[in-house]
Amino acid sequence: MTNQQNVVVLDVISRGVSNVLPRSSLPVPKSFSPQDLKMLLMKRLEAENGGAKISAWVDSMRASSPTRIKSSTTASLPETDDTSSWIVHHPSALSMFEQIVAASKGKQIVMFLDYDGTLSPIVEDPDQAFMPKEMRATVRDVARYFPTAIVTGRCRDKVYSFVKLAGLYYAGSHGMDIKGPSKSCKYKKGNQGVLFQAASEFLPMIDEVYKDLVEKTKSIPGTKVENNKFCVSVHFRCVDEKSWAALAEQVRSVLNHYPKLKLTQGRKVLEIRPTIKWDKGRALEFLLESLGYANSTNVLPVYIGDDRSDEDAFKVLRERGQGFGILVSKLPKETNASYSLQEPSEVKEFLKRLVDWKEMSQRAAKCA
Ligand SMILES: O=P(O)(O)OC[C@H]1O[C@H](O[C@H]2O[C@H](CO)[C@@H](O)[C@H](O)[C@H]2O)[C@H](O)[C@@H](O)[C@@H]1O
Repeated sequence: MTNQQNVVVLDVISRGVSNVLPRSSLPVPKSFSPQDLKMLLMKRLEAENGGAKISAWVDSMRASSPTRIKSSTTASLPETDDTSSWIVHHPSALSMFEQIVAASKGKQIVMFLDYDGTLSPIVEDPDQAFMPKEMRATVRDVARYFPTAIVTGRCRDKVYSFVKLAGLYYAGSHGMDIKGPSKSCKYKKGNQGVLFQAASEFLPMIDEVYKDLVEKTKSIPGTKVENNKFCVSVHFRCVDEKSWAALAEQVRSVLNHYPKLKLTQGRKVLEIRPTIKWDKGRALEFLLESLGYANSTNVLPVYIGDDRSDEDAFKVLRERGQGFGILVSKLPKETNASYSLQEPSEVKEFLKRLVDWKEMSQRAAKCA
């Protein structure tokens, strides 16, 4: 049976029946009864739907490394015009630094940081995505002045083993696993010991799916399956593009047995997650509430991230009309973020400037 619920969340619309499962591959009985005919039609429909889905998945996998902006309003413009028009709408957070700090006047900045592609550069092996020392020192300084959370698709323990800073909030598994600072920190306003797991009942299911996926994809060279506790990542960064359809087919064959799971996509990664209404945006709201800023106007949340899952948080900030999203990207992309930064080194520069500005304004306040 195909499963209609776990339809992939993609920005690509299915192009129709794919060639992945050709019609000729379906058995045709020599003489057939009305029942045979019905069964044959059912099977054909099933195969065609599955094929269309795989085709859409592969399209989306290709689109996960865009080389140009995808927007109906600008699609016909030459690349350079795309870029300059995009920059006008999403200026660099470095060039807009003065405006950003001016907006924080009288407000508490709360900092939300994605991990991969934001604090650490994208690398081929997810287990080697270490955070540079200088970035760690900068994040430590940021957390001295502003409540700071790492919000990631990774398993919480895994990201902690990379970041290694005790004074931060950590929201792992796309925000489904949240924990407060393990050492005392000065933000006493809210609930410091916060621990929230939005999808705990999915733990055994995710474990099972992880094992199935490892087994089903082991014959596709370069595939890496990562257990992120409340979600699973299937990496295809090192898989030959010719095998992407085969990989998508294997993932689909597993997912078909789990109507309560859905598929989303990140940078060269397929992500399997519970269908619950929880994402990085909800995690941001939960953390603001835990910090005591639920309905406060005295807060300026700043969220920095590079991936599709970060858009959920950018969207929440837009809807609240509060704070800023900053997209880390070298290329123009459709985004709900207000500002942009090109790469992790610029993120570090932005965070450093924020710390310097805070130190200076505190010194100035003491002298006054
Ligand atoms: O929310 P994030 O912290 O950005 O996590 C999203 C995924 O990040 C990781 O994968 C990405 O980074 C890898 C290391 O640079 C790279 O090899 C991969 O291609 C990227 O997709 C992480 O491994 C995934 O589990 C996260 O879902």
